[in-house]
Amino acid sequence: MGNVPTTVKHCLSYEQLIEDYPWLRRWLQEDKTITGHAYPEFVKIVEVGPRDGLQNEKEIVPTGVKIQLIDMLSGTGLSVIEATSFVSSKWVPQMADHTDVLRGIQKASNVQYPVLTPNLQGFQDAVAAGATEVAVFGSASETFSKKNINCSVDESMLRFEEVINAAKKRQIPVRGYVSCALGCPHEGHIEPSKVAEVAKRLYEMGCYEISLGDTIGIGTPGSMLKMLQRVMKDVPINALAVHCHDTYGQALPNILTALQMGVSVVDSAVAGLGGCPYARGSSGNVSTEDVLYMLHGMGIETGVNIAKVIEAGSFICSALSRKTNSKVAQARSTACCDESL
Ligand SMILES: CC(C)(COP(=O)([O-])OP(=O)([O-])OC[C@H]1O[C@@H](n2cnc3c(N)ncnc32)[C@H](O)[C@@H]1OP(=O)([O-])[O-])[C@@H](O)C(=O)NCCC(=O)NCCSC(=O)C[C@@](C)(O)CC(=O)[O-]
Repeated sequence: MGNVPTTVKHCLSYEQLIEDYPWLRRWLQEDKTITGHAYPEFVKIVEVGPRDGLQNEKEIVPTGVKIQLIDMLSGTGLSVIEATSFVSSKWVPQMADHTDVLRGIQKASNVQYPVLTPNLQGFQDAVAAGATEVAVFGSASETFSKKNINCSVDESMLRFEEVINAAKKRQIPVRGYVSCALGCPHEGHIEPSKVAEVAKRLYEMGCYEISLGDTIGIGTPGSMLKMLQRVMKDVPINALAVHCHDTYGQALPNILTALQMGVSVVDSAVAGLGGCPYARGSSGNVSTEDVLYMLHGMGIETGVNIAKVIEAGSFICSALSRKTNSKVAQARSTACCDESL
């Protein structure tokens, strides 16, 4: 087949085609396609604004503002709002009021409010404050792991195992993060096999969902595709989420690529707030408003009211004296807004 183009070679082998492009299985079998790709009918949004969005703010945001933001978000239809993190206040002073935030919010019965817990101490404090879901956060990069949580990847797994075992006893669900899934601020390129290894370890330990973080927003649809292809060999696609930062303006195309691969859980932050304190140069998360606009425009349901999210974004931006990073919210505030929002 020396002169046969690669695409034709693939067509000669259906099995090879499916092996190389796993999302095609659904496309070929279900015929629910947009421009040739199968997309999920429903996408769960994990709102990380109150935690990832605010953790990097230099000025301490008043606890009452954080509570009001979460309460506003609770009325938007979001089913998951990451509320805060039980980390050391010496490391991340902005999250020092975790207990007051978690106790102060009006918890809606149809919303989960997970919190970050890097170790058993964080888990115990979180439970004492009323947490009913937690998240552990590991990394595919050794250097980032040391800078972020002061331990190696292997050591972090031991800590997470303690958290997960304690959580299992209380029937508390645990989500897992893998940072630097598309690149590290210190090590640069990260092999997809390393991402897969860490994701698999977290999944096998008992995390019900693994969020793959493009911590510094450096990925492209090309690297997202390769990384997901590798991770999907070890972790079922319905247990994967993507967590994109928008540093290079690639977050939406990266999310679209993940949706084409079958991912149906997307992390995002209201108003595109955010950045990791231990990832210099990382910019905000992809904005929830922009993700919703794209998904709803594709006919994908989320159960979230975009206008109410824009209201919450406007509230937090005025509290922070800041312009929103959401393109949709910016457009909405001009004369040429889309009245259908
Ligand atoms: C993990 C630690 C605590 C280790 O910090 P450490 O200093 O190595 O901890 P240690 O066990 O050696 O203890 C030292 C002191 O910290 C205290 N301590 C120990 N644990 C806790 C705790 N849970 N809460 C409060 N205090 C704690 C402990 O009690 C002790 O206090 P002392 O005796 O000195 O007074 C620290 O490195 C830390 O807090 N790091 C914070 C990292 C962080 O929050 N990073 C941002 C979130 S990750 C992220 O944004 C990425 C993500 C998830 O969004 C996905 C993506 O974008 O890729």
